[in-house]
Amino acid sequence: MSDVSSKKLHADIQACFASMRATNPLVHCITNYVAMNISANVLLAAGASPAMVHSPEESGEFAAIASSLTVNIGTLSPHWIEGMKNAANAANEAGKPWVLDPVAHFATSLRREAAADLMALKPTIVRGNASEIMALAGEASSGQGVDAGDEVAAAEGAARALAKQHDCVVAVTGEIDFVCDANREARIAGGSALMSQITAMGCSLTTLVGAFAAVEKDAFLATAASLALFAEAGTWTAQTAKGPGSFAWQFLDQLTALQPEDISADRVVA
Ligand SMILES: Nc1ncnc2c1ncn2[C@@H]1O[C@H](COP(=O)(O)OP(=O)(O)OP(=O)(O)O)[C@@H](O)[C@H]1O
Ligand SMILES: Cc1ncsc1CCO
Ligand SMILES: [Mg+2]
Repeated sequence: MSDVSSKKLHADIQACFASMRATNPLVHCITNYVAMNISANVLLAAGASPAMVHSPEESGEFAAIASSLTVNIGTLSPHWIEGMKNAANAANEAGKPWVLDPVAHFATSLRREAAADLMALKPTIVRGNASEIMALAGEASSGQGVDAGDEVAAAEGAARALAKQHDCVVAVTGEIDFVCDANREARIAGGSALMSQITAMGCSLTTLVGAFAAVEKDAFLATAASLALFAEAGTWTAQTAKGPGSFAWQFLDQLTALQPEDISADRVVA
């Protein structure tokens, strides 16, 4: 990315954060049992309104009301899959953006099929770790359950291929995050290795991507902005946290305290 475009992306990220905070979007989350609490707290701290609504009897109706939808397959059962599909179809019909987090989709046939069916419903954005994104593109990967076993750099080709094939934005997270659509790409730096030691940090980031996508039509920018906010909050939290326990609550405090102008230009790297 050239200096000019990095500068512009950085300015756009700050504006996007300001707009998300000012709007307080309602984010419909269908996420896993592990991630529900931290995701709701992350959304509140960042300036959005979370609602966890997964039942197929109401998920479609709710998706039509919410500003965006996020779907995470972390703890899966057939009843939940039905709720996810109803919500994704309703979001599509209502023209609302939706985000897919294909947690450990390579691990079992139930997950593989659910992820493939959800991809066919055309998510606006897909966010996963390197192993999940590589496997989604049909590449060999070394994921162990929900944890990544591959580097982000190894997943860049897979992300580009998925973005083109499914006409969506793809984000791969890890030490330096990568985001792309069919024509653009960016890398976002910052955060801390402690973030991979706290369960559901990635899942909660996925719900934050939904918050930004609710207010920003350019899904590439919305995704880059959410990655940058997480990276900024993680960078500051790492200066005071003593381990994963204190990191988790101090991270929420940092998310709340950060202002748009605090997102550093160092987050956007070439
Ligand atoms: N080594 C690292 N250095 C800096 N930031 C990191 C590192 N590892 C992960 N992160 C950050 O942690 C957040 C979660 O990303 P990660 O790739 O760990 O998600 P995940 O594997 O899907 O997590 P989970 O499934 O537990 O929710 C992202 O903001 C990412 O940038
Ligand atoms: C630990 C775990 N198991 C299923 S989902 C989840 C949260 C992190 O992806
Ligand atoms: Mg994950």
